[in-house]
Amino acid sequence: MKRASSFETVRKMLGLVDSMTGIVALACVLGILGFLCAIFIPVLAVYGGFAALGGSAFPGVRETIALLAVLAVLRGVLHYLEQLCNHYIAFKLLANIRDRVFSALRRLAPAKLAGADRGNLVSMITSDVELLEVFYAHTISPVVIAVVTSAIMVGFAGSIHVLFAAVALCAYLAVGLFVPVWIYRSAGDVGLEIRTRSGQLSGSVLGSLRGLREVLQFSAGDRRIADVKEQSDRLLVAQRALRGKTGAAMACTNALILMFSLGQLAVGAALYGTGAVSGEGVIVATTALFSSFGPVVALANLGTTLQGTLASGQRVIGILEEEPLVEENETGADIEFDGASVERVGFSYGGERVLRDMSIDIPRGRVVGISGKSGSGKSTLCRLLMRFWDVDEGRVALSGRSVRDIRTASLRDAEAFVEQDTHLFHDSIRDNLLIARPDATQDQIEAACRAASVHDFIMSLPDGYDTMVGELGDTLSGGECQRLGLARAFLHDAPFLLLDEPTSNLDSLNEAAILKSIDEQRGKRTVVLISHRASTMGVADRVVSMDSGRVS
Ligand SMILES: Nc1ncnc2c1ncn2[C@@H]1O[C@H](COP(=O)(O)OP(=O)(O)OP(=O)(O)O)[C@@H](O)[C@H]1O
Repeated sequence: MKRASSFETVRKMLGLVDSMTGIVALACVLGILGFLCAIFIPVLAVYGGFAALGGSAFPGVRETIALLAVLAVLRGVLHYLEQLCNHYIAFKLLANIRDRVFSALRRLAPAKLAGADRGNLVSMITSDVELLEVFYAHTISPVVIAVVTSAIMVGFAGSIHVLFAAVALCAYLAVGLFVPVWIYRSAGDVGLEIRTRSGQLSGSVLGSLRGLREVLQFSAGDRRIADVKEQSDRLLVAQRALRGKTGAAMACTNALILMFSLGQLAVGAALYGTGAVSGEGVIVATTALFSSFGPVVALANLGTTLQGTLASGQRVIGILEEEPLVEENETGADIEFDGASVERVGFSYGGERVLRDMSIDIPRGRVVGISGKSGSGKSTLCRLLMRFWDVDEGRVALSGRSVRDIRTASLRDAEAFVEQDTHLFHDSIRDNLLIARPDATQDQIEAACRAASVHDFIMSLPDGYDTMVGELGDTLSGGECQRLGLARAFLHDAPFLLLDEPTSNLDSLNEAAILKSIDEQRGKRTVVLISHRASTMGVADRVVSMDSGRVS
């Protein structure tokens, strides 16, 4: 996927917050007022102390105590409201970004996602998107709050003496700008590395889970564990490096705060010596500086978190901006299915040619068998008929119209494709079937399952149609999964059925039942039937043999 520069990434991430400018501004105003309350509590206490000693006319002791109480309550309320705004922004945006990511994945599927590292995708959808919360809730408004609050405090220090303003300005720049930039630079690509490594680790664990049977069969457990351990160690090294930087940033920040506060006191003492400021001015200026680092300290840690946040932002934006290989057609024609044709089609995945000059006529109501050696492009042909990919040359047509010109939803309604592997969701059998037709009645579900010769099996399960299918579908046998896939296709009730090796995992009894169902479709539905089995091909009206990408 594409990678944008950090600056570009921030610009694009800010672009996503456009619709929420009002509430972001409100969060900033609340944050600034909250911090000012917090800062002026000790400052006011100093004034009150001087008033009690009789050194200051304003404010009086009583007024000071009342004001302190008001500021304390206000501080709490403002902070709460600011957090409320920030979390509203963050969660609204996260929901919005998740929605965009899922839409993007839908647009990219399946052509751009074939072969994609699924663990990495999972990690992107979950932790990357979550990490963006840091950007929206803890980056945008803190930056604005730090800049404005610091500017106000520089002005306040300046109202006592310009040198106090100069020290305050240097202090804020050092803590809020130089420390984060230094850490950001010295952390290098650790943030990106952590994101990438954690994605790889998820991929590896997910791969091991998916291939659990193979791992056990070939006693590859130790190797897989060693592999996961190695990846996890590498991730740990990167995380440690980042923690080291975070620790350094904190130590540096605390040292700078103390140094500048003492500096302010020293400058005050010198000014007091020359009579330029009063004793009260010195204490107030020093207290104001010491208590006003809150907003810039919030930025000090950005140097370390920003790396990870930007890395996540880059990955998420990369997906959002990825161009699909096949553009969905939303405005094209709706079709009544009336046969399909493959006309002088040439196709390659990337560089490797799979089909050349291929033509097949699939008349309505017929069962067309497709045979050919492994890798000759039979499944590819079905994917082109589904328009999962677009052809390079020639044309694939349904009802005389190129599939490119047909509205994609209408095309998918007309077709039901049963691939070699049926994916079952971690859900009940009923819900797994309803995906093909959400409004189907129990009778329709059962009819589809009878046609796919799986009804009796389902009824033999403890909870019948409500039985839960295990994660990854591995509580069912290959043949059961395959028959459930077929039942889905029958339930979808599309006029054009594409069946890729529908009987490869079945015993001859179940094969015969399925073939009988396919035979019953003749005249009602059009079927493309891919199979290596001569017994299965017996049901076809016509068999097309494909070899090296050509019909023979
Ligand atoms: N997504 C993909 N990206 C790149 N190459 C692919 C992809 N899918 C399939 N291929 C390649 O295209 C060729 C044809 O694959 P296809 O699955 O269409 O063959 P097939 O005739 O259905 O094989 P089989 O009978 O083994 O299922 C193979 O060489 C395969 O490696």
